[in-house]
Amino acid sequence: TRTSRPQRILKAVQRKATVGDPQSVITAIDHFCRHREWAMNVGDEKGSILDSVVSEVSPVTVLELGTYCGYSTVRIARLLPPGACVITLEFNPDYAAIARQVIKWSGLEDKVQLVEGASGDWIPWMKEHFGVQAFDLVFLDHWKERYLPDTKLLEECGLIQKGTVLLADNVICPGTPDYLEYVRNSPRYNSHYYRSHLEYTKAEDGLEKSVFLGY
Ligand SMILES: O=C(NC/C=C/[C@H]1O[C@@H](n2cnc3cncnc32)[C@H](O)[C@@H]1O)c1cc([N+](=O)[O-])cc(O)c1O
Ligand SMILES: [Mg+2]
Repeated sequence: TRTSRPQRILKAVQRKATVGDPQSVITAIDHFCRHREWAMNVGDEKGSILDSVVSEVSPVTVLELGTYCGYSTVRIARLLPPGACVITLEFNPDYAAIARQVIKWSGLEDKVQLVEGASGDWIPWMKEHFGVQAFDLVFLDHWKERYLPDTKLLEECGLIQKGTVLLADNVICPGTPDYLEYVRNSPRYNSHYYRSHLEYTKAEDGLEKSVFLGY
């Protein structure tokens, strides 16, 4: 049978990127997705905004929801100082297997903890299993109807504390209306919309950054 798109993305990385060079991995995926096959990576334009938020927050512990091929995992991990790490959740075993290889090719495996499983199942175990007190940054890029329930679950589990930054992809396209309404109307979040474009296209999309103000 034909290879899968994630397998073709990994092949593009192995052909075009240099082992141990995260930027070359990012460039290889963006080139493949812009000129060969579109894929739902956050991409270079929104990726630059992601980079600026990671640099601004300089997080010690990051949670990423929805690894897919590991493109944004590599973007985030490459900016983390020694001792900081990103825990990324992915429930599709095929995608997780590809992402592990992409992360390994970039040489960032020491800064990444890829957990195979569903966010709803794993979030309640984060403190116990990973010794996480609270996340400094959460990047939401998984199923769009999971953004709100998982945010509420993170709050209930005490994994979002004063100063935690939530950064959500696709708040316009495909759109996350219930999540957006929640963070924009809640007195406990300070929200800002970074207008951009859907990866590799001219359609509007953007990232929503929401800072938790505490209870
Ligand atoms: O649908 C989109 N993203 C969904 C991403 C889903 C990814 O997160 C995982 N996942 C899902 N719930 C999970 C729960 N727990 C763990 N992994 C999970 C899925 O196995 C997949 O790897 C999307 C779509 C477009 N688009 O233009 O159509 C553009 C984008 O940027 C997108 O992010
Ligand atoms: Mg996305």
